[in-house]
Amino acid sequence: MNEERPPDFADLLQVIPELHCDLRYGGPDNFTGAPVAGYAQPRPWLSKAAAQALLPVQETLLAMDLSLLILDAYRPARAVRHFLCWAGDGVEDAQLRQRFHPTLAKTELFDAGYLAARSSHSRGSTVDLTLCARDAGEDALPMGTEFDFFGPASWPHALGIGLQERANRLLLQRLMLAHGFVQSPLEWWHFTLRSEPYPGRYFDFPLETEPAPSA
Ligand SMILES: C[C@@H](N)C(=O)N[C@H](C)C(=O)O
Ligand SMILES: [Zn+2]
Repeated sequence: MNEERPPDFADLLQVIPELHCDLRYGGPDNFTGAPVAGYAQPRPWLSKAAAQALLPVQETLLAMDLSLLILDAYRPARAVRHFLCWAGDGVEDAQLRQRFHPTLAKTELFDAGYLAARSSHSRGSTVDLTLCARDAGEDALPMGTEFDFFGPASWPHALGIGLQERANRLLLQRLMLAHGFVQSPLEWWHFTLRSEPYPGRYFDFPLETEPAPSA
């Protein structure tokens, strides 16, 4: 039987105005090349505390005609197990490797820290996100690498990316840090709420939409 979603989780699309979302693990456009377990009905769930902390970030961005673009939020533990199986399946797809982790074999991604065997995403207060124009659909602002590029160019303060890309990273970082998040030292897109409500819990409820209220 599936674990219940705690009542103090919120669907970001319901609480954050004009939010853009492109939950990559729900389809094939991600580093595994396939939809990920637990993402059959992808929705951006987070603890209400993390959702509330994102609100002023979005309000500041909207005033600049920008928006947050959510790439991943709460991640069920079964998705993390899926990543572990993928990394250990003995098959290396050359195109996916070239695109997402050219300098590391997929078997090395956990030890290198780009993937976690117990992910903070499963605690419900970690989010992968970037910036886009307010009315831009899902076209992200340039950040110097794409989401889930596993290499030094994705470290938040990497040198060797363009000025505009650095400015975009800094804007995202400054807003998120100012509103209570800490950033991964390896991934410019990955932020965790400092005062997360479930620091020791790793949830495994699958993503799904809220059932329609009965008439
Ligand atoms: C896979 C990537 N988006 C990510 O979130 N990596 C961290 C380390 C994680 O798996 O928790
Ligand atoms: Zn992440």
